[in-house]
Amino acid sequence: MQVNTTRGFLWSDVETRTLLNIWGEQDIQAALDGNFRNSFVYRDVSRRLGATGFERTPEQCRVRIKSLKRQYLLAKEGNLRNNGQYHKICKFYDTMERILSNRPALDPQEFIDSVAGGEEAGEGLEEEDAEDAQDAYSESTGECPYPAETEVKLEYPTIPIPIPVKVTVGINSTSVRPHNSSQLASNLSARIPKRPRKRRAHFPMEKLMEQFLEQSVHAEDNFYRMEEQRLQAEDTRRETEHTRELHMLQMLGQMFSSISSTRAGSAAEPSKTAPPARAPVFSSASPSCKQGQSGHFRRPSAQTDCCAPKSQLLDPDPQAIVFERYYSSGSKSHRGMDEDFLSLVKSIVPPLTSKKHKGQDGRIGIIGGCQDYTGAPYFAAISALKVGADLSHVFCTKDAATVIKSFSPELIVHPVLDSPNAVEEIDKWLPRLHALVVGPGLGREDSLLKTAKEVIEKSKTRDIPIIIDADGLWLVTQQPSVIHGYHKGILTPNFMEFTRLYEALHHEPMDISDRQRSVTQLSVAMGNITMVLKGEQDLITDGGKVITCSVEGSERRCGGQGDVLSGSLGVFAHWAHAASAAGVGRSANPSMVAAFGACSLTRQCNNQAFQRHGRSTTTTDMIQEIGSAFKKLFES
Ligand SMILES: NC(=O)C1=CN([C@@H]2O[C@H](COP(=O)(O)OP(=O)(O)OC[C@H]3O[C@@H](n4cnc5c(N)ncnc54)[C@H](OP(=O)(O)O)[C@@H]3O)[C@@H](O)[C@H]2O)[C@@H](O)CC1
Ligand SMILES: Nc1ncnc2c1ncn2[C@@H]1O[C@H](COP(=O)(O)OP(=O)(O)OP(=O)(O)O)[C@@H](O)[C@H]1O
Repeated sequence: MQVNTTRGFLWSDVETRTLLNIWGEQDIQAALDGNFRNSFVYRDVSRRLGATGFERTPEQCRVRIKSLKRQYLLAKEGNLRNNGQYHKICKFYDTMERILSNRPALDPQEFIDSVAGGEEAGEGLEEEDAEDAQDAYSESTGECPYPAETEVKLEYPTIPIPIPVKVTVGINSTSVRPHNSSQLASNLSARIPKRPRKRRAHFPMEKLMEQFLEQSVHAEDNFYRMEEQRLQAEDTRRETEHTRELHMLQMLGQMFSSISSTRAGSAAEPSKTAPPARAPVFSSASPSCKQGQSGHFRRPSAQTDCCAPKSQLLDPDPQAIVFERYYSSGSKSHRGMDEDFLSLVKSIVPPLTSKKHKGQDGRIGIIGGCQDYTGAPYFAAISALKVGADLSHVFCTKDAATVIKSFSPELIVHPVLDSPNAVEEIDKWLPRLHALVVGPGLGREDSLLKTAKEVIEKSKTRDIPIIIDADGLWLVTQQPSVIHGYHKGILTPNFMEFTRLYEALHHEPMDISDRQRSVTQLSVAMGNITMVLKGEQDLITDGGKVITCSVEGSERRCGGQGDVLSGSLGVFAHWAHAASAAGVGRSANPSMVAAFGACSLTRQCNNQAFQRHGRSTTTTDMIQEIGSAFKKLFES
């Protein structure tokens, strides 16, 4: 597993709970209890955590556990159990209590004394168990507890390893010979006479303690917040570097293709259907420009494009040329157009290389999944993974979560959608997500739609591509302003959803005889958002020209095909916007390119699955075709 060490320091509750569950497992506790060298144990903890989708280094896991133990002990020592304050200090008190109650070596009183530096601190045992003994040991010796090259070990030594213990008596500290941890406590308690604890006035002391505990938790929070900021800055730096590298690679690619097409051009007459990358298509106003339409595939700013400076027009990128050819070729067959657009999609697909780390090719979030619908979010999320995203998160209701998890261990499932602080829980993940798909299996319950709406608002402020499908479109029909004019928004209605939305915005029945016109009108009414009207042919527009995807599909109309489309589109949207930010095909609207990619892929999957299974084809069969369909369309 490749570890992303730049991962944020802030642990979400779900992540912490998962960590605690792993840490509390019997074999882990047994391995920690009595072993001084616990680095390999935390390697295993980190590995198990990674398997649930949370990526943390062994050191991060160890530090987190240490901090939780401190909070737990502070809460316990503060005697806050009775007045109910303990949760303020240690949110996971009950879980910690359950786990730690089986670890006799831990003495809260002495731990708290050493933390608080109270008058008894000098006489207490400083290391409460082998784990903390190791911390003290590494601090004193400066030894790194995690030799980076060591393989992850799955078996723990069964014989406890001796622990060198630092004992503090008065102001002098002496090292005693190694003991194993179980002998340690009894030996020490026999050797070190303990002073009777002083009696304290109960009330003010408790109050003081409470204040002190709150302050220390607060200080710790601040520390983690600062760490979070530092790591986020590091993340941003890496991503910028990655984008720059991608840009360089793509520029090189364009240079090579331009060289080869120049060679081909010198050998033969330039073909009209395949002009060289630098053909002077824009050296004078193109026919489409004369008609007031942009040759570029940008959101409709026809006038600005037509009036663009000549230098810009003389230097079009190959994507613009493809769109230009399409717009000016009235007689071109759909097959020919599809091929042109497929080449655009190919240019945004990131190369597979061993230089990337997990997450760089896409972390996609799906908002959906409720008691009635568990298949839809699964189809969308698994499709995103199969297309090439590295991580796929599903944010669903509690009762849907177990079901969705049981469909696939590949998905990261958050049972938060119906929790009272759903927006807050999802918001924690937004900085990590590259695209959001809202709606598959969301249902139409008011509270869930409200949550979806707030998550959309938050995602817009983060400039994340948002795909809205299924019940998400129901929300848009009620409140179009939620996505109106968002340049990275894409709506994917089927005919029914489209009709509803059209009538909500235009207050009149739609003219079904001219779908191209209707889809353009609706896109314009929605602030030129990219719109995909699915059907026998998929119509894609951002309010300017309509492009048609007519890659051969199938005659099967089983439920869930739209979910494959929306999940795939999440990934394509991320790739297209990342490529555009890196300077690839700036003149094309990335959302349109992405939409064309996702529609083609879904239809191709459908076609391949239908060839194999005929009438019995289901969405699961389509998903199995994603790999080979992708290869056929975009990698051949
Ligand atoms: N396995 C799962 O978990 C799946 C869960 N899903 C989830 O279900 C939720 C509700 O989505 P939805 O699409 O069923 O609801 P809605 O928009 O009310 O449509 C209902 C009616 O509209 C009609 N109709 C539909 N298409 C049409 C067309 N092209 N042209 C003409 N008419 C058309 C048709 O009417 P009928 O013919 O039955 O009269 C249809 O019955 C949503 O969350 C979604 O994600 C799905 O993803 C499937 C897999
Ligand atoms: N008549 C058709 N012929 C060929 N392909 C079609 C046809 N209708 C839809 N499709 C394709 O199926 C995919 C899903 O479209 P569909 O209309 O089934 O979505 P949906 O109703 O939203 O799906 P879901 O069942 O997931 O809600 C699209 O990629 C579309 O191209």
